[in-house]
Amino acid sequence: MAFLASAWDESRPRVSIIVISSLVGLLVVASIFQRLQRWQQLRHVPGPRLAGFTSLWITWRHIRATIHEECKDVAEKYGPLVRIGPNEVICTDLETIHRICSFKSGYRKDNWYRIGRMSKDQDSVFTTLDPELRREKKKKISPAYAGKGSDSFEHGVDRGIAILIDSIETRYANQSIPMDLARQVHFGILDTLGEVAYSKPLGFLANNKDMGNFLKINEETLPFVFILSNYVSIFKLLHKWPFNLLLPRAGDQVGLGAVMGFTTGLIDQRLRPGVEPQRDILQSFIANGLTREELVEEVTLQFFAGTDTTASSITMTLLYLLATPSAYRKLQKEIGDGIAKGLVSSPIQDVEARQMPYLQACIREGLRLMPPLATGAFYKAVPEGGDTVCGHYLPPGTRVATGSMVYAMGRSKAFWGGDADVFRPDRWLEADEDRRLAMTMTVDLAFGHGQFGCLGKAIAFMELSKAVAEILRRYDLSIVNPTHPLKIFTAIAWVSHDLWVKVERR
Ligand code: HEM
Repeated sequence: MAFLASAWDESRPRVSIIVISSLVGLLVVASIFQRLQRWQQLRHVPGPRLAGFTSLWITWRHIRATIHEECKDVAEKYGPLVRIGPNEVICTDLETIHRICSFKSGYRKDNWYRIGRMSKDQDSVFTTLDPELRREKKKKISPAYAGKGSDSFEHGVDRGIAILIDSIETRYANQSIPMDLARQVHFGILDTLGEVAYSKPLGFLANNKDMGNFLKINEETLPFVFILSNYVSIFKLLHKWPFNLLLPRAGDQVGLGAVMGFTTGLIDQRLRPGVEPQRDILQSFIANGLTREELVEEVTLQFFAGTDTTASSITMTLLYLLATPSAYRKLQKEIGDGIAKGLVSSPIQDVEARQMPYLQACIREGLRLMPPLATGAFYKAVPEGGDTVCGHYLPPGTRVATGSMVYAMGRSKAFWGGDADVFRPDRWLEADEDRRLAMTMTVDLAFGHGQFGCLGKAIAFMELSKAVAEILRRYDLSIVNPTHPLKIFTAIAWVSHDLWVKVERR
């Protein structure tokens, strides 16, 4: 018996090795089988071969921050529907995207949107996936974005842009020190959001600094979020201990947490009994029954959705104008003529700005070339029963990107012509009405569309028109460092800084 027992002991390690190796082997075979099955489901959709087998094709392009360029290249090479991942496609056909995003399409937000979730149990409108819950939420928050219950966005935007102009005027105009245009505009847009949403600037321009390192931390975090957005399950982990300690929370001294602390303070102040109601977005949310937790999520969302985006579109439009002196002068002339004829007030009114064809052309041309969220996927999931897209059947659950293709569509030579990469606002004036409508609809995909469309689009256009017009009517800007005009990268949104300019009064 003793002999048998020792023989058993000796063979035990070998048995364990055999069991473990068999299990690993089984897992490898199962994974290969699963990959083959996934590859098989979309094998009829054209695209780079490697992309069909592994999401590393996309991840690598996120690491290099070139996904927008690559999507443009594959769209040119393979046509309007391209497979860019095992379960991911992009579509560059305008009509099809409109259909997918329409209210009755049956498409829904994919799990990808979970990357924007800040708290464990509370969703904002952006991270709510269930269509019924989204409808309920939108009923409560859309009136605020439509300006109902507010005095007018315009007063808030005017106050915010006035602070921006005041900062430029007192700190940089005709001074020897240059101004970081990208940072000034970003500070200005953060303060403008404060004015529009809570009737209070956030103090970025008053202090002329990145309060609580909000922008710095945001810029350092975005590339990680961008890369990890391909692995949404990791974001679920983030809400579990100890990873949740990494998430921003109201009360932090720095970063988004510091801003959340500020806005949570404002929310609590407003919710106190007997406090005089204001006429702004926050008050409208409260009036429509949002709970405190919902308010915190929606308000935090505005910082992601409404500041990097608008600031980058203003900065990029101004940069393109600086690089195109004929367009710069033409826009200044349109503004000057408007002032002389009494058609442009001070500050310029939204209704006046909308009547200025060259200003509007410059803004859309800037959005066309540098859509602010050029590298965000914004996947929508194909509904039950599947769908036929551009002649190819897509099984239910296939992820159709409705964001990563806007850069490709904005620069398509087939649609825009040989000078698609050139900032040429005149193309908008030369186009007939039908053509201009098609151009507008293409560029406006930068805001999403239909049931998924941006709720802040009207505010964004107002901020864009006013900021560009108010700066150009007063100042001549010139780039300080023409060989390296700015530092810029993309990680869902464009992030830019160190755009140094000299500011001279006109
Ligand atoms: C140029 C500026 C802007 C651009 C390009 C932009 C673009 C977008 C895009 C692409 C989406 C997602 C669409 C989708 O899911 O398919 C979105 C959603 C959203 N945006 Fe904007 N945005 C801008 C400015 C703003 C501003 C100023 C605000 C508010 C102050 C705002 C508030 C929102 C909200 C609340 C959502 C979520 C809508 C929903 O999930 O139903 N955005 N935006």
